Amino acid sequence: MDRYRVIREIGDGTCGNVFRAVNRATNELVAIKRMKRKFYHWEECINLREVKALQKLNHPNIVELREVTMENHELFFIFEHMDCNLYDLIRERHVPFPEEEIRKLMIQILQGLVYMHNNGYFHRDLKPENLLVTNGVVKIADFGLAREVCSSPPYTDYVSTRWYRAPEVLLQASAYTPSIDMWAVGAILAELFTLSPLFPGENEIDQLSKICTVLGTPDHSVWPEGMNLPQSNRFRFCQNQTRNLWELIPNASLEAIDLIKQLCSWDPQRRPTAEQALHHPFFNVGKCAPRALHDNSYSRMDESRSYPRLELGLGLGTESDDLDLTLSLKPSSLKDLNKHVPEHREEENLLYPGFGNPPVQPGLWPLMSSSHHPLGDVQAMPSWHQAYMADSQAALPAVGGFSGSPFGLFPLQPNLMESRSLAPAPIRQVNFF
Ligand SMILES: Nc1ncnc2c1ncn2[C@@H]1O[C@H](COP(=O)(O)OP(=O)(O)OP(=O)(O)O)[C@@H](O)[C@H]1O
Repeated sequence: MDRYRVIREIGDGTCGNVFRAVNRATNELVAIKRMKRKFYHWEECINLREVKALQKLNHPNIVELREVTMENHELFFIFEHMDCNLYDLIRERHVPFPEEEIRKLMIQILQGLVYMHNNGYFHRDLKPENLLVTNGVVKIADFGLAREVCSSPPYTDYVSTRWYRAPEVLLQASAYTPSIDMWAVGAILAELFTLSPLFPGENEIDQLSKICTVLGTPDHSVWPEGMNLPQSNRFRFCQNQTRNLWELIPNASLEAIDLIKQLCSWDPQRRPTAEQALHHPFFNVGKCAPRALHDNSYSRMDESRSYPRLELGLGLGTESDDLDLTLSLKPSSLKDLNKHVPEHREEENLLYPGFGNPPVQPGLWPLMSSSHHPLGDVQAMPSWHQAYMADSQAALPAVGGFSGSPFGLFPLQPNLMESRSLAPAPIRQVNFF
């Protein structure tokens, strides 16, 4: 480790302390994570989940592991250095992020997840602290809990920080899927709008109660499998009506609200995959493309719920030339607002360079009603496998073959991967023992 000069400690996590350091030879900034536990055999190190996952995953939205070194029974990971994490950005912020900025952050998080899930891993501990940011570029970090999709259940060990933990994990499902990452993405998306957590549970029971308070009490129609999970018999779901998310997140567009609702579905099978989420109309707001939320699926949603309405007020003052024009946003029907949403604003490229390959086909987005039933004839995702099959076949050109697993697709963005070396991070064994 003499090759690095430590500047200061920048993180103290469960598994390790993270230091900002400089490579003495190249002057390059790096982040060194020193694992808290001791290691006595090199095999233990290279079998760590974090090492195994990061050696395989190479993507612009996943933090790069440069080196693994062991000295005096201490294990060090050398990472590319990032300026801060999303938690710091949220905490320092006094006014909400503009939605455009949120969109740019979310696109990158989802691109990292598409790549990770398609390559057979799910993260299991997504939270703002694990999303590192430098100059607007987001990278997913901390793969200490990452699991291979094809590894066998039961998954009984500790999973994810409570506030971002999916209900099936809280209710102790023995098997779960990458959709637990999608739940966390929904909670993070909401938090980017409000700057405070959507489900800030104080313990596991309170966590489920907080979720009920927002999403309403689940039942068989909303989440059939959930009613049979081990803890669901013992846990008495508090009886809550579904809250109107727009009231909780008033600064979010209808598209953002719809995406949060779908990501935070009780039923994991009804959550969009990362790939499907990238095709959500939220990512087309401000673009010229026709948007699914403008089609007549919208008019089938419950119009009695209150949504913002643009209202043009014409007031006459006491003086004859005292004409008062006001434009205000008021709760109204969704249909009304729809009429006012500009459809032809200047297009801005929201996607990470190189992302544009799969054509975005917003019309294929399966819209769900507030009760999370599929609308019209569009089938909500029946399973991860079918969802991937359906989505891949419908929305994407043939970029590769299926291996029989939903994650057997070739990566979505081959051009992104080509831009970086595919060689795994060097693993260095220092012979101090
Ligand atoms: N590459 C990096 N560049 C800059 N800061 C980093 C980097 N990696 C980690 N950090 C900082 O260190 C913190 C802890 O890192 P990390 O999450 O990897 O440790 P951990 O022990 O696994 O934490 P956790 O308690 O979340 O499991 C991060 O939240 C981040 O602020």
